[in-house]
Amino acid sequence: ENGSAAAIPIDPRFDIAYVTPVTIGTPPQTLYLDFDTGSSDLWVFSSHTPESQVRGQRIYSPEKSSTAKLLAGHTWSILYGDGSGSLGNVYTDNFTVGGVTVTSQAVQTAQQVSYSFTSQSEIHGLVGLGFSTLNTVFPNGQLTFFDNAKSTLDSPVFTADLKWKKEGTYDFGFIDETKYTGEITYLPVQTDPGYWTFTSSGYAVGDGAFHPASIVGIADTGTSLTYLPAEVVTSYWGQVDGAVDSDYYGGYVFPCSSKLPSFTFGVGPANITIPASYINYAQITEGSPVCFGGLQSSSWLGVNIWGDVALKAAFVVFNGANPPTIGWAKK
Ligand SMILES: CSC[C@H](NC(=O)[C@H](Cc1ccccc1)OC(=O)N1CCC(N)CC1)C(=O)N[C@@H](CC1CCCCC1)[C@@H](O)Cn1ccccc1=O
Repeated sequence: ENGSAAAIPIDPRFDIAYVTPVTIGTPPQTLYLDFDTGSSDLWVFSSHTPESQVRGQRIYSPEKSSTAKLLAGHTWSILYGDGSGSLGNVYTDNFTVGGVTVTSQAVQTAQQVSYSFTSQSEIHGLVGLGFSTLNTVFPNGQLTFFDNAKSTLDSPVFTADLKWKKEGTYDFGFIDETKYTGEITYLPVQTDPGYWTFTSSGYAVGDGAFHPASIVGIADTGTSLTYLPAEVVTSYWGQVDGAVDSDYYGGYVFPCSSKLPSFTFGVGPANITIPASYINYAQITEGSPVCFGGLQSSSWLGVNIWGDVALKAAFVVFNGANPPTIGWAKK
């Protein structure tokens, strides 16, 4: 059956990440996890995480769940693009999101987490919604929550309706027509190596001319910003007074008082426009006159990433049919 769950920004000042309530085990233990279409491990802070590495996060205690089963001899270890990471062992247990239950979901319990996770008390773990081929559990890779839930959903889809500085939703199994306007444009997805990879048909800066281009990138709910080819972001920031690509700050920064253009990207014959306000990501530090851009260069990454700055401008359908496709609609 279908389900719907909140996507809650973890910081009211700027959208660094969104968390969603889930319950694990019997009796149910509630944690708030970061749903990440850019990875495929479901891992949680747990009773196996050293106390020195836990700072306010809720934890999952398998020993308190009558339905938890250790997946003997299995371990996992993951490293993310921002250098954060975690590792540990694996249980299976009941896992519920917005009313959708998987009875023996692989839940990866952390025995180590990097400092950036320890310091982020609002994120109690991740739910990977990439393709299961990316799962890091060894020796047998595990299925994602979505892959396990698919057969019980009316339709093998989930949708992301992320919002700017507001609570949005993830829906599972159905497409809510009230959440978007016009038509959904579906694009083919390249599932190798396992991200939701699609090709954008080009871009425009503000109300300037549309530049046709093939921009291969991934739709990634777990990434805060949007990272695009250097020539694209150079032409964008070239329109902003005082914008510079700063080694010191690690990306494009600009005077907070400067006016920003919107950014439009092509999805097939259609397009999505990211409002300027979404690209004024945040002040470098509280009260600073220097602001950090929400559009950054992907040249250091080796992959273009349509992160939350882009995704929250659209209603996005992750269609897990065979073959998978990704749908984009205005809202
Ligand atoms: C461009 S890959 C950088 C990206 N991590 C970010 O976007 C973090 C997110 C964050 C959230 C909460 C607190 C701190 C940081 O935020 C920044 O890095 N920020 C935001 C704040 C800005 N001032 C600086 C830049 C990233 O590794 N995502 C992965 C999932 C993340 C990991 C960290 C925890 C939250 C979920 C993942 O999907 C990225 N992936 C995508 C494809 C392949 C491998 C891979 O690993």
